[in-house]
Amino acid sequence: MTARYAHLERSLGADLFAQVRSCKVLVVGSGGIGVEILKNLVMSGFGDIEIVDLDTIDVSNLNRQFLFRSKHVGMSKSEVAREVALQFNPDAKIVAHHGNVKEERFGVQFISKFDIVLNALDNVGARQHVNRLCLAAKKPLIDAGTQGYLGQTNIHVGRETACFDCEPKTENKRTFAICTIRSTPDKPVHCIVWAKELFKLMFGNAEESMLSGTEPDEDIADANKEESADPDANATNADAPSSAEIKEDQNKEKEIRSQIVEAVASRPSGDELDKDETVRAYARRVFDAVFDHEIRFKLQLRNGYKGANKRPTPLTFEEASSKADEDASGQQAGGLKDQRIMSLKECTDMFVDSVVTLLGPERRGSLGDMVFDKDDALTLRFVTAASNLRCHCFNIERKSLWDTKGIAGNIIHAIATTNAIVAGLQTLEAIKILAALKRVPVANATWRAPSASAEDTDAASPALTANSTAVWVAREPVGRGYLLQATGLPPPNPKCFSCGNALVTLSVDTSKFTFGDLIDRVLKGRLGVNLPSIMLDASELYAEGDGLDEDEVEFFEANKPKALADCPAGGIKEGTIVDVEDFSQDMKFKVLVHQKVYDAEENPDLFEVGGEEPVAKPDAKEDSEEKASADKAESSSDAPVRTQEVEAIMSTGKDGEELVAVASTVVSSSKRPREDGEKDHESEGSKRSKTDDEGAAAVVVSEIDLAGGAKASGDDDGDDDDVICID
Ligand SMILES: Nc1ncnc2c1ncn2[C@@H]1O[C@H](COP(=O)(O)OP(=O)(O)OP(=O)(O)O)[C@@H](O)[C@H]1O
Ligand SMILES: [Zn+2]
Repeated sequence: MTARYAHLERSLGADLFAQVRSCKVLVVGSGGIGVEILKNLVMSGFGDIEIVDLDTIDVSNLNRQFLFRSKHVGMSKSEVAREVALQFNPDAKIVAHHGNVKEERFGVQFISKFDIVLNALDNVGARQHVNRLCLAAKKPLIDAGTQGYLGQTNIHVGRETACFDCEPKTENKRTFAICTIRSTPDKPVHCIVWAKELFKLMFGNAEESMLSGTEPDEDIADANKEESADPDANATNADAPSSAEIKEDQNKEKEIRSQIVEAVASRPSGDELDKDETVRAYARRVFDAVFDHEIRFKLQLRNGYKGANKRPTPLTFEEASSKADEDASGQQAGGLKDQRIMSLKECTDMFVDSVVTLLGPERRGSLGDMVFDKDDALTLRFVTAASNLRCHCFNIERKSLWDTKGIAGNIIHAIATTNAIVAGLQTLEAIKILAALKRVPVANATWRAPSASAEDTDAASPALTANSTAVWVAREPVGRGYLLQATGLPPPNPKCFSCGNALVTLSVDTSKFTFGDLIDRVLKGRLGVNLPSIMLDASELYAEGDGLDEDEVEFFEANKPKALADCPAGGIKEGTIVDVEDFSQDMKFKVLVHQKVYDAEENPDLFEVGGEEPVAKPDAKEDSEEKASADKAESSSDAPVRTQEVEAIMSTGKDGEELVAVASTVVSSSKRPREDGEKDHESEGSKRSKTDDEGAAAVVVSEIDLAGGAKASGDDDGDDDDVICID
């Protein structure tokens, strides 16, 4: 044994250390948590590691993803992480994969070759996917997520402990009425959401932008409602507008909306796009339409901006361009460039310049398909400039690029220390699991690995996780005054459709909800299915993936716009059971559909998964077995939580300093006290809250879900496609 490893061997004991050297570990994700894990693994002697990441290095990663330097910007995260980690320990064998873990090549067969899998991902969809691969391959998964100062690690082992899906991941949302966004903003976030909609209108899928419609806003429409509901009151109130006047206002409102849409549509095309002056004139036309004309015009309407706290002020291009020196108020002396509040002139220049670049030769190819991405500096500049200009009009404080990025991407900025803590904990858990898996004794530990037996070591057994802990990283000391709280691992949830083989109930209005929505919003968006096949009785209604012929694809695509009830094979209605299978996740389950009509205001999703009533599974035998195991599991979950002396793992104190530092803070465990109704690490801002005006229309902004550790919008990048507009 080389001197490099002497301390590790003394700490872990020769047998366990030999296992550490030879076991195969997969790390999924090479971002904030992943690079920390990789460093910990190589420093702890792990000798056979593979790492998967789909992304390339962005400048914004450099502040915390310490393996990366500015020279690496644009390069593959997994490959650079490998290269730099090898400098810490050239003995390690590291294989880097640049790709999406959902790709076929990383399927169950790939996962099967590893002893342990560590998740270091930032979105629920990918974490669900890896969870299912690990369930299928019977491999222990050590998962983690952080949200600012808060963090959590969790261990999922086969069907012996709760899997990642056992606790349903709810989408945490903030809801804004559409009229708040379009007419009566009073917070920066309202203007930022509006600016993202303007971006969509100008460069993305315009039809999906809430600014594309020409219908009048709530304030105008409401006046109409009030008037028609109480004609007598109107007759006696001389100031009340007549229905003819209201109609007139509504038409004017429509007119100004059309003008905005027209201004946006007046985009130069062909050779015109290469003329700087022409493109700048276009940017100015849009500027005039949205920051000046709309406001000026609407102020003249009887009910224009009636609901606004303060009446807005139109902003002319000349005025904005001349205000270079004002508003340094928010500027912190010596602050970073991106963290200062820009002047109106800077915002105006940034607005025009970003339009020019977005229509420039490099970007114009994706016109109509562009999507705002908080990590794309150009789209962020557009949204920051536009939202600040609107903030000015509505007397709302402006925000820096940095703050706008946080609000627009619904992110809580990551903290390197929290990432380092959870990565340290994951590494410790990997060692504990390994000891149990390989049934090797651990030197100096107060806990013991299970003794060897003739049992199949591949099958998960309760003993495998007897010493494992889920750990919560808190911001303030909790329990006995520690920042880390360890708990035992919960048993599987018998109602989990991933590991419990349970029936999923879906309540939905089958006469309106489309089959395409079932695929995209329910199966992929909510349940994390990767490549769904859908069967109704013996008919295949849908499938994805390779090997489909043209006729099949045509038939499947033709089903998508149909309402569920109108689907082939008798339709999907109350009581229908649909079979869903995902070969890429080696998972199948049944969905029982219930007919239910939702009010968009109360449930903007227009569907619910789960349901109050427990639904019996079709197979009665399996059902009773499941119940018996659930009862058993439930009773064990009531047992007092074990005390975990995690620091004992490295009690000689001669191993990696960082691991010891982490271990020494995890002293004992008790069940983390939860307040009524509290979700795992749900942050204040992530609780669903309705704004003051609970109008018929709503905008829903998905937020970060720490239990999921990521933005819960369901898309893989997890960021930006998260504003849902509901009329
Ligand atoms: N499906 C996936 N397959 C492979 N890697 C993934 C997948 N989804 C996410 N990742 C990777 O997981 C990592 C998560 O790291 P992190 O949370 O630090 O995010 P980031 O993208 O690096 O930073 P930020 O989102 O804050 O800009 C990222 O490097 C991301 O590319
Ligand atoms: Zn489960």
